[in-house]
Amino acid sequence: MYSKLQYISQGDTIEKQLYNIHNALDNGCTWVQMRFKNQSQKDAFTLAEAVKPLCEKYAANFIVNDNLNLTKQIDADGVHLGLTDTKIDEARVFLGTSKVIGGTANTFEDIQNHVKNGCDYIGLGPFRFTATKEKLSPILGLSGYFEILQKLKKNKIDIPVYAIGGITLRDINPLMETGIHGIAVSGIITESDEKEKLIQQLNEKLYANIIV
Ligand SMILES: Cc1ncc(COP(=O)(O)OP(=O)(O)O)c(N)n1
Ligand SMILES: Cc1ncsc1CCOP(=O)(O)O
Ligand SMILES: [Mg+2]
Repeated sequence: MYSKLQYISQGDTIEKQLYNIHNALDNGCTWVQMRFKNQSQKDAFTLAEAVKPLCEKYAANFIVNDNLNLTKQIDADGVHLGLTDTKIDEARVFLGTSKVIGGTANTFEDIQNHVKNGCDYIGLGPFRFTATKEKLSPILGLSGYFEILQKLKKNKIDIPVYAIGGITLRDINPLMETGIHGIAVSGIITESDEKEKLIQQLNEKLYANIIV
């Protein structure tokens, strides 16, 4: 089963991205989504080529944001696709069944479609406003998660759902109570001066009440 914490990278240069990803891994993250927006193919490739062995060293899952070709080219573990990116069913045909495909959702219907099309996990959001991403979909808030997760349960749709968008430590307990599987975060980890402590606290809350 996938880790309950996914780190989404930040940085407008290869160096900043690598610094942030290395730090997240070094402080306990086991799942990285490389999100390097508006870059040349060459730079995205250079970064991905460096991130791949780094993630291997830390035994972390490595997925690429948006870029299907790059995912295949560097043999990453998978890709995350948004509602306006390549369609999930096309991506599945292109990547095959061994790769993880995550899909963004803002509604119950988005999730239904993603499941039908062979998606492996859902990034459901935004939970609240965040400056990390432009052009946000409508904000869901806790009540939005509650309603959508209830509908999933009622319709017997079983797929790991990750909450995303402006999430902080104190949001985890109420969010987990709605039935989500985990969270995808960028800002809180990137900006933290105490990453090890923060990641430990995030994981403690995410894995509370789970008997291993
Ligand atoms: C885990 C996760 N969930 C949602 C998103 C957002 O994807 P998208 O809507 O395609 O936006 P960009 O990240 O591409 O700007 C995500 N990246 N990860
Ligand atoms: C990529 C993305 N999609 C919806 S919100 C978001 C950004 C999440 O980052 P943060 O945790 O900094 O709000
Ligand atoms: Mg996208």
